[in-house]
This record gives sequence, structure tokens and C-alpha cells, in this order.
Amino acid sequence: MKILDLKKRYDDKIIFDGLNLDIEEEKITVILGQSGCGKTTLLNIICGFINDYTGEIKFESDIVDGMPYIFQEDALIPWKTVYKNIDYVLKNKIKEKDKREFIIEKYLKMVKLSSSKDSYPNSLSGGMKRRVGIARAFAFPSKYLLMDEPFEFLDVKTKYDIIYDFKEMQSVDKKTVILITHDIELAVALGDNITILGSNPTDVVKEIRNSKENNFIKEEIEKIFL
Ligand SMILES: Nc1ncnc2c1ncn2[C@@H]1O[C@H](COP(=O)(O)OP(=O)(O)OP(=O)(O)O)[C@@H](O)[C@H]1O
Repeated sequence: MKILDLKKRYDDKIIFDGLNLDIEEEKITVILGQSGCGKTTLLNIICGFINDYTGEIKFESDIVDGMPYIFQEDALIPWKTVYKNIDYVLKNKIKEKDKREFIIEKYLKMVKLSSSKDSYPNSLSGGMKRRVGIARAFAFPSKYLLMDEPFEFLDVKTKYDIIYDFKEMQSVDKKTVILITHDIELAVALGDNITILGSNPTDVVKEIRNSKENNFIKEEIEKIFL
């Protein structure tokens, strides 16, 4: 995916004034930026929630069905079971019920929630709700996956358990993931590529490719970001 010469303002506040980004397909790109620099605005432009910008977003894969978006807050429907929450987003895309069932079972198993498929969201822990959200996002037939601070408000152990499972799923499904955060540890744990944004107006400060190959990546990011 390429973001070319992106310009966006809210009234007289300039957020992007010619931002260019090259997002590698089938990898996890983490975009790190301080609060208020425009990360959510960027994701909302990519997924089409925001249209009043100039510049171009070039997708290499099909986006006709839309793309899943995991928010900070749980976006589960409280009156639907875990199974029905996932089925709800697949229904319009996959007509065959048995095919949907196969997909839902597969992803619930991957997030270790097969036995909770008939539970309602209010009976799940915060971590379990996150897992349902991840299963639903991976089950959705899209090459792209957008995530906005997806693991906020989780305790450290739960967060790293989920990160581990997320990586396992990504190693099989190879989505083009864009994750925005201000959490350096999350960036280091998940990012194949890490882009650090500065602000006023927002632009790229540093792009780090293949960050897993760099043993000092956290220290390097801290020097720039903190
Ligand atoms: N609809 C809007 N109208 C006016 N200003 C807005 C609007 N949405 C966001 N902003 C402003 O634009 C700037 C960027 O907001 P955005 O939410 O994209 O930043 P962010 O980097 O995601 O922040 P955070 O990490 O705190 O969520 C902020 O100063 C915000 O107050």
C-alpha cells in the first residue's frame, strides 16, 4: 500500500502536509506517534471513514469488501454470542452457512475460545473480548487489517499472550497489518516494520524495516521517540 502526498487539515489545523508512506504487503507495519499527531486520522483515511483529504492511497490488493478495524474499545455486539458476533460480519460476504461455520470455528480455535462460542460478551474478560475481536478481524475476507491501540487496558501477561497468538495467526494468514500506537514495547514485539512519526505537521521521522533483525531496536526507538 502506498500513501502519496497526503494532505489533511481540520479547519486551520494542518495534520498532514504531504505525507508519503510505503506499507509493505503481508507484513505488520507499526506506526508510532505521540498522542494527537494524527494516527487515528491516518487509519480513518485508509479505511475510507474520512474522505476530505488530498493525495492518494494506492492499494495493491482488493478492498471492495472493506477492511477490518480493531479499535481500542471492544466493538462486540452485547446481545450476540461470540459465534454470532463473528457470523454477523461474515454474513454479507460469505453466503454459505457451512463455509462460515468452518471459518468461525477455525479462528475461534486459533484464539483459544472454541469453548466460549455460545457465551455473550459481558461474561468474557477483557482479554477474551480482545481475542474475539482478533478472530473476527482475521476471519473477515480482507488482505488488510487496521488496528488502533488494540491492546490498551490489558495486563502485561494477557497482552503478551495475545501478541503471541496474533503472531501465530499472522504467520499463517499474512495480512497487511497497520497498527498505530504510542507503545514502544508493543511496536517492538509485533512490528516487522516500524515507522516513527513526528508532528506539526505530521511527517515520517524514521522508517525501520525488518526490525526483528535489530537487537537494539528498542533503544534506537527510545532515542528518537522519548
Ligand atoms: N473531527 C475532528 N475535528 C477537529 N479536530 C480533530 C478531529 N479529529 C481529530 N482532531 C484533532 O487532530 C489531531 C490528530 O487527531 P488524531 O486522533 O488523529 O491523533 P492520534 O495521533 O490518533 O491521537 P491519540 O494517540 O491521542 O489517539 C488532534 O489534535 C485532534 O484533536
